[in-house]
Amino acid sequence: MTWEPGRLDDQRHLGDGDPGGMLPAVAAAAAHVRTGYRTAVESRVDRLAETGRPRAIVVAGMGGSGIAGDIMAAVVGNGAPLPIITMRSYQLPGWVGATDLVIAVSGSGDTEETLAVATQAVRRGCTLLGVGAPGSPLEAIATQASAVYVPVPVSGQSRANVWLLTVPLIVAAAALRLVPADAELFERVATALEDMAHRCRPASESFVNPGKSLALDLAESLPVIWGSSAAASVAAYRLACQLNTNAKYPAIFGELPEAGHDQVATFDGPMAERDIFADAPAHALRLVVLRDVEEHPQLTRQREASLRLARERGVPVTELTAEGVHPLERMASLILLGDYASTYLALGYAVDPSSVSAISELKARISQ
Ligand SMILES: O=P(O)(O)OC[C@H]1O[C@@H](O)[C@@H](O)[C@@H](O)[C@@H]1O
Repeated sequence: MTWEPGRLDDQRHLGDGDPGGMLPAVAAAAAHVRTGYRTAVESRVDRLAETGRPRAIVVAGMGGSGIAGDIMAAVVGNGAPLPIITMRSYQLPGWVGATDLVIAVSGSGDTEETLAVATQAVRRGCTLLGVGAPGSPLEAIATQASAVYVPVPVSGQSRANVWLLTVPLIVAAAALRLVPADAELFERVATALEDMAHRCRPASESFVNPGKSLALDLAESLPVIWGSSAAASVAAYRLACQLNTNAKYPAIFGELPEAGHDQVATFDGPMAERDIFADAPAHALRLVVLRDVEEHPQLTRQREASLRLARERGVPVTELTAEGVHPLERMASLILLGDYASTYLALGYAVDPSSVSAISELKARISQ
């Protein structure tokens, strides 16, 4: 698997090297926002408001589905009048009970961790909201419990359907008056995604294409990816996961201010010294900072100081700024840029961005 940047501008390779159609799936982000909104409204997600606000919201989901909970929490923001947590495992915490809302998200509707949590939620008398494939085991659990279910038309990998899986959660948050989000906002987000998709389209060449440029930055490095606000950190985490799953590439996720108390120390370590790996410069760190227009003033100082620190030590840096007014718009533009970059990185290494054979093998081994 060698890195060949020329592959990014070879239209034939971008088609043949992507047999699962990850690039077209990524380009469908705007359509997914619109369909996710319509499906949530048609499924009467607003019924959640009938019993009043829950004490807490627990979102259960794995991989490309679980990120929906992180996006929801970041959109509602720090002023949230209730805790919103994302759970990525088999068991609901002991404190979750009948006054809480559990949202189970699964693109396939058939992920064992998520199904286990949905079943526990029903047993404990929690309000349940399900989001996932139509006709799935998750839908059966929700229907049996007379819970609201949003049957989103997911096709392919959940990570390529992130907006179909996320928008119903934002509609739920709006119904519970946790954040203002109406049809006009979702249309604005869709338009912003269309604009980013146009700039990152395969036919646009590397020197003007932000998705390809980011892939060029990331190639042959070990990316350390930080966010400088809650919203930017969700996009940073998503980018790290997309690099893992699309490009089969390692990445280290961090969040300011915490990363300034531990990961920053790696700027002085062996991975930051390019020449100790003279034969394999691929091991060198690259700091990628995703920033938001809304940052705590101390985080702005930390971000700027960390970038200076990295540059002074010869650690290459990439800084990306979120665009948009609403936090959902800002996260969406950064996430889509990262989705493109991770797919282009895969294609530059001639790696199939859709296949995840190690994940499938692991699932098969634990099901035996
Ligand atoms: O998203 P669902 O279908 O619940 O699956 C959960 C996750 O499983 C993983 O093994 C991967 O396949 C992820 O892309 C996926 O998101």
